[in-house]
Amino acid sequence: MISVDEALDHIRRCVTSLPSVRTPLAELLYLRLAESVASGVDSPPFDKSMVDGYAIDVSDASATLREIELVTAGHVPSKAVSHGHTIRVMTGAPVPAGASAVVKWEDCELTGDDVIRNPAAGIKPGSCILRRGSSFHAGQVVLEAGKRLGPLDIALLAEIGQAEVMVTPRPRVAVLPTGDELVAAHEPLGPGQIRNSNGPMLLAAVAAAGATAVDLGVGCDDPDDLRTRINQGLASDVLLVSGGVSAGVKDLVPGILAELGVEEQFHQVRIKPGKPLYFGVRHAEGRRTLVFGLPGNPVSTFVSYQLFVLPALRALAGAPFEPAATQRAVLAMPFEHRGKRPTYHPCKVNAPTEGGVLHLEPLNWRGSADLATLTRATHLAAFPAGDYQLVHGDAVDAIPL
Ligand SMILES: Nc1nc2c(c(=O)[nH]1)N[C@H]1C(S)=C(S)[C@@H](COP(=O)(O)OP(=O)(O)OC[C@H]3O[C@@H](n4cnc5c(N)ncnc54)[C@H](O)[C@@H]3O)O[C@H]1N2
Ligand code: MOO
Repeated sequence: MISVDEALDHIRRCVTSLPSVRTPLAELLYLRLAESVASGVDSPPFDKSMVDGYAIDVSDASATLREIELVTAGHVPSKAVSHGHTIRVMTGAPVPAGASAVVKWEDCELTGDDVIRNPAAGIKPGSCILRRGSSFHAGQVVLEAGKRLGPLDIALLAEIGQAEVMVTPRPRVAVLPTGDELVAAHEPLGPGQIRNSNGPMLLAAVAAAGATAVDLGVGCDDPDDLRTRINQGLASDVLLVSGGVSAGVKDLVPGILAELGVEEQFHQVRIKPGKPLYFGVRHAEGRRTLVFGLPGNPVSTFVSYQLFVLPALRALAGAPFEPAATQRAVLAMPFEHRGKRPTYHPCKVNAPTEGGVLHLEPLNWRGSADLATLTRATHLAAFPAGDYQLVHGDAVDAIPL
């Protein structure tokens, strides 16, 4: 059985970012840029007024100034500011030629129809003018390749007129929970049946990761049904099958994956929960599909997803391959660990956090099927394998959820 690190190394070797695709602004949220983007324009593209007021020449010593034009944003001045004259401008309007400053209208005094007292005294040249190119110049790189695009980046692309950019697309991730015992949330439970929680969990987790989820329905423990659905799933970048990967007579998944050309990379990892985890790759028609067989118990499915699937989804989407981030914490109470597998144990932050140190309380977790306890957890604490007793204040690494 391989270790968690060895399993991650196998996955890392099989993942490369998806080929980049030219994508319109409206579909860019949280995708990664596959190219650096240089602006084709200066920002702002013209000298513009920062206020509603009067454009003046500060060197003009006239006692009064006559307004000769009004320019609002989106329009251009047809005249220049000349001796004894001013042009009224609204915020965002281009500054007229001949003007060296703009003065807010509330700081000016009307002395007659369209005439103001010259407000130039004490006004510095350039006052209230946002100069062309003061943010950046044409030709300057404004967004670097690899950046994950948030709302502000999308705004910047719009500002520079970049309606489409090359990005790494969202991975398509097919989700297939399997098991004869599974019924949907809205259905009554018959004897021996259990509701399908892994399906909704994985579909939501995939969406939360910014990938596109493909719902393959629920597979029965029947070779023909599984073959059909798995085949469908192999058209995606990633196929997540839950259940049917351990040692039972109905654990048919690894055999069917092999039949369909999926090459097993590993099966079983030294970890609790999630030991029967399967990982394989299929290459066909120039496409590579990563296949994860997630152990059916809901907590095992979730922990395997967090530790092994998420880093792969991020790397497919253009990020560097990185294991789940951990935080250093201390135990808020004693904890006894037993067993030959490292355990990822649900814990919660025990407030208050003292001096920046995270205090974690291991929850009374009842094992791989105990989803309810996991919903109360803020972290998974990683306890190394072995039989030992930890005391209050002992250090532990934990993955935030
Ligand atoms: N002889 C052995 N038996 C088992 C081993 C082993 O090494 N040798 N490993 C155990 C471990 S650890 C786990 S975890 C489970 C995983 O088994 P499978 O991946 O084959 O999953 P199933 O047997 O199909 O289901 C396990 C459990 O989870 C429930 N389940 C399945 N799918 C869902 C779902 N979509 N939503 C909610 N619950 C689900 C299922 O009803 C079972 O109770 O194997 C151990 N056995
Ligand atoms: O590893 Mo299983 O996932 O213990 O329940």
